[in-house]
Amino acid sequence: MNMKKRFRSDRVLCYFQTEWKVLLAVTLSGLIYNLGLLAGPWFEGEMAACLIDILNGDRFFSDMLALVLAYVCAIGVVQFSRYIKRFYVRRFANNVNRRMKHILYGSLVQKSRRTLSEEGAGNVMTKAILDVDDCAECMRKFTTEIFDTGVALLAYAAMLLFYDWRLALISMIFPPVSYAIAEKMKGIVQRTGAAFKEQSGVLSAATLDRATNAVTYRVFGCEQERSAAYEENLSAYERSAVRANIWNASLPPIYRIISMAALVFILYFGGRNVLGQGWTAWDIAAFTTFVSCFTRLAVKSSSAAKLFNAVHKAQVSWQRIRPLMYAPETPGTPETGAPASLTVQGLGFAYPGNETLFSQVSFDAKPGQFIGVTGPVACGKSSLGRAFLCEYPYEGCIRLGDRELSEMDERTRLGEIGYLGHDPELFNDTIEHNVLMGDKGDAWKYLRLVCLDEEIKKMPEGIHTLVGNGGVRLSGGQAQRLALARTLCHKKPLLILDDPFSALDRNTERKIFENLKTYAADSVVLLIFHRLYLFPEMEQVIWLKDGQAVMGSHEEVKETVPEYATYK
Ligand SMILES: Nc1ncnc2c1ncn2[C@@H]1O[C@H](COP(=O)(O)OP(=O)(O)OP(=O)(O)O)[C@@H](O)[C@H]1O
Repeated sequence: MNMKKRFRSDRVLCYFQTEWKVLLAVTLSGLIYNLGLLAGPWFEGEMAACLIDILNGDRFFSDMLALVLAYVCAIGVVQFSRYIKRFYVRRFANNVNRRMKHILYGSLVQKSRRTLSEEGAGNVMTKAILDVDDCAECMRKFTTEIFDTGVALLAYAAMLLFYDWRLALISMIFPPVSYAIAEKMKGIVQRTGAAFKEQSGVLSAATLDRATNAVTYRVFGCEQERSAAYEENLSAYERSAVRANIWNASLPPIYRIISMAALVFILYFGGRNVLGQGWTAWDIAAFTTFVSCFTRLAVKSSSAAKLFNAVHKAQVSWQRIRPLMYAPETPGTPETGAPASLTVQGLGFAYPGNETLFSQVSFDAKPGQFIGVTGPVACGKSSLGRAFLCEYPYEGCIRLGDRELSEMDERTRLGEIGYLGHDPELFNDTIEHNVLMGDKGDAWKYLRLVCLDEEIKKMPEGIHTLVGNGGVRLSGGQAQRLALARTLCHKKPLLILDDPFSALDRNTERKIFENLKTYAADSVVLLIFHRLYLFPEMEQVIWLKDGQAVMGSHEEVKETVPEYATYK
């Protein structure tokens, strides 16, 4: 079954379909508003004629009052329906924005760590916030302009043709010129927009780095240097923002001036019409109506050109977020696999473009067996653990039961492997939620396994204590054990624990190890470790150094590798 329901870019219209109720409200209020707009020029023409009558008549005050009242009422109705229409258009845009972000976040959380880290936090943040905002804003403008511009433009054009078709044709040459120019300027608007988005991503990453490492920079006295580097990013961001905004903001007035240029002809030929020397005989009301109608048409058509700019800008954003705009089916919790033996044969690994880190690692392990992995710093211990996550291709084979890991689909693999890396990856929620991760169950059981229960009982909020982003409100050892409790709460047939006790004292470490042996009796556990005093209790040991792997029992490796024997 196809796990992903592809979000088709050629079906942006589906948003319009799903928001049909809001759009119905937009249509109704838009129609009233447009009727008001269309009646506007005629009304103004008639008012101009009335004004002349009033100035020549003898009931100046009462007639003037009636005229002003009629004008205020007409404006009131039009503006009220405009307000209602705008309200619903905004609501439509907000709903679309929320849905797009929901889809985008949904697909982001399913990306591998590797993809996310390659993309960079800043770029991900820009996509998730700015790019979605630009797309939703374009849809808002588009919806607004369909009513404000599309309908009105047609009606104004019809009115102009009705009053004097020759003059109407001359005047209407100008607005399309502004569209053509807008289309020509598309390239530069898109280029500067894309550069701005990229710079915005760089600045977000720099801001994140500054906030996360603020203390380190202060302690090492490199605040000034970092501030200067940040200032550089800020200046580059400002420059790209100015460039993008100049093209965005300076073009619409030019489009308007071009559209309005036809007024010169209207004043000349319209004046001749009023004097009875032109193509059609006009009174002053017809002249005012024509001028007013054309002015509105020109304003509206420059709005259409402005809309082109917004569309070009949104196209850039859409290209950036398009790969993320699919709606993954709610995956739920992956089904935990049954206990199974692990067979590793001739395993080798290299990061793309780098030399082989290790090769020819072979061992077998049954459920309940512990494999200790050790070796000098940077020999590839963590990389050996991560090879099981299949983020990068490996050589040889890793079989769990009779299935090759790299051939499993990702969801199945998630149900087979539990991984705890160096970073505890705690999120800003309660201790309980950090353990259960949305599952139901008794978090205390797992906190007891990792010897954290007593400390938590002493906290004023107990298990409901908020741990802060990344667990900043916990000590290093507490954060490490909380992350281990979470891994154990979601136990899998293969558990990879990368240095899970590095921040603990020996006593606690031993207690947890004993608990682990009992609790994980039906899992294969790969324990990456620096200190060796627990290794005699492991079923097998892997010693890594200089790309070579030595495997066997603790005693066997001790005999083969003198350096291993000297490890404490
Ligand atoms: N994502 C990566 N891309 C490229 N090289 C990497 C990557 N991660 C690690 N390395 C390199 O692989 C080598 C082994 O790193 P690894 O983290 O596996 O070592 P380790 O034995 O776990 O180290 P330590 O004992 O310090 O925890 C290092 O030289 C490191 O620079």
